[in-house]
Amino acid sequence: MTIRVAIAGPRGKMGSEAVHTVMKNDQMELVAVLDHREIANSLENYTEFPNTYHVPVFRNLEDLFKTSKPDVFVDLTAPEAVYKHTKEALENGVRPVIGTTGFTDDQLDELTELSANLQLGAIIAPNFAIGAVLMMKFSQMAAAYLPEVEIIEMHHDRKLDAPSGTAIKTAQLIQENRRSHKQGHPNEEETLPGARGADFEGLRIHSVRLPGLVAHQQVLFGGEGQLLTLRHDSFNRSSFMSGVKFSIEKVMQLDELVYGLENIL
Ligand SMILES: NC(=O)C1=CN([C@@H]2O[C@H](COP(=O)(O)OP(=O)(O)OC[C@H]3O[C@@H](n4cnc5c(N)ncnc54)[C@H](O)[C@@H]3O)[C@@H](O)[C@H]2O)C=CC1
Ligand SMILES: O=C(O)C1=N[C@H](C(=O)O)C[C@H](O)C1
Repeated sequence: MTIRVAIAGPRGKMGSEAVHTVMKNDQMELVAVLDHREIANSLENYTEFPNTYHVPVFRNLEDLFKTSKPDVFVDLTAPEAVYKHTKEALENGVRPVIGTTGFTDDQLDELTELSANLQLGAIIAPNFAIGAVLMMKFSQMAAAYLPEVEIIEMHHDRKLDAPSGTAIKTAQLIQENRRSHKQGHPNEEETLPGARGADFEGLRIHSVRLPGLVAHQQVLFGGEGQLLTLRHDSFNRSSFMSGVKFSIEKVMQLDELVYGLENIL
């Protein structure tokens, strides 16, 4: 069976990679894309894509769903748009595969409930790269033995959300194996606000933003006389594409929302 796919954010750094990934896959058909500015009526009219990409471009998601009837909706847009898009997909019977980060806990809970009520599969993956998923799982394992942890995530300077979705997911997984406690000196004071990073139940997350970076994270575990460092680097966006392909296939078999690829790999 061919999977009918729609992609939101087709001209972005991730979205354009995802367009090529789906177009190259003969088990998938790219039936539509959602864009929100400088709209053309077909992908072939955008300079980024070859003139063989006859894929309709929509500005309105409801219209896209009604006209193109996708099975799966892939979102690679922006934090401000993603919750609404995901909800709309579920309400239209379309399975979301979401790479966009920046959900609140309440939004995740609400979408999980909606997906369960509709018995419709959904995947929200803070990181599609297998190496990053392994880094998160290894971090969770290590936290049981080395509970003093700090996360340093490093991204390109066009990133809108901080900390990254990956850093938040890593912290959540670590907290399943570590009791919440304040780290550092009990009397420590920040003489410059923010110097100790964001506080996630006592675990500190530091966000670096610099041109030249793509997506990188270090998880540092300190112990008596020792330091364990787990590090993952994405050097380009193709590192995420096997996870995008896997998720499009996998979501067709699910009847609930899965948050994080570690739950289904
Ligand atoms: N889960 C994962 O493995 C990964 C997730 N990401 C996330 O994916 C998202 C996109 O990242 P990039 O491609 O680097 O960003 P980008 O800024 O290069 O691309 C975003 C695209 O979405 C479009 N867009 C924004 N709002 C929209 C809306 N309301 N409707 C339709 N299109 C809209 C923009 O015009 C742009 O073309 C970010 O949230 C980022 O954190 C990025 C890399 C990997
Ligand atoms: O914005 C990005 O680039 C990335 N976003 C995701 C995140 O917030 O974790 C995944 C990856 O780190 C790249």
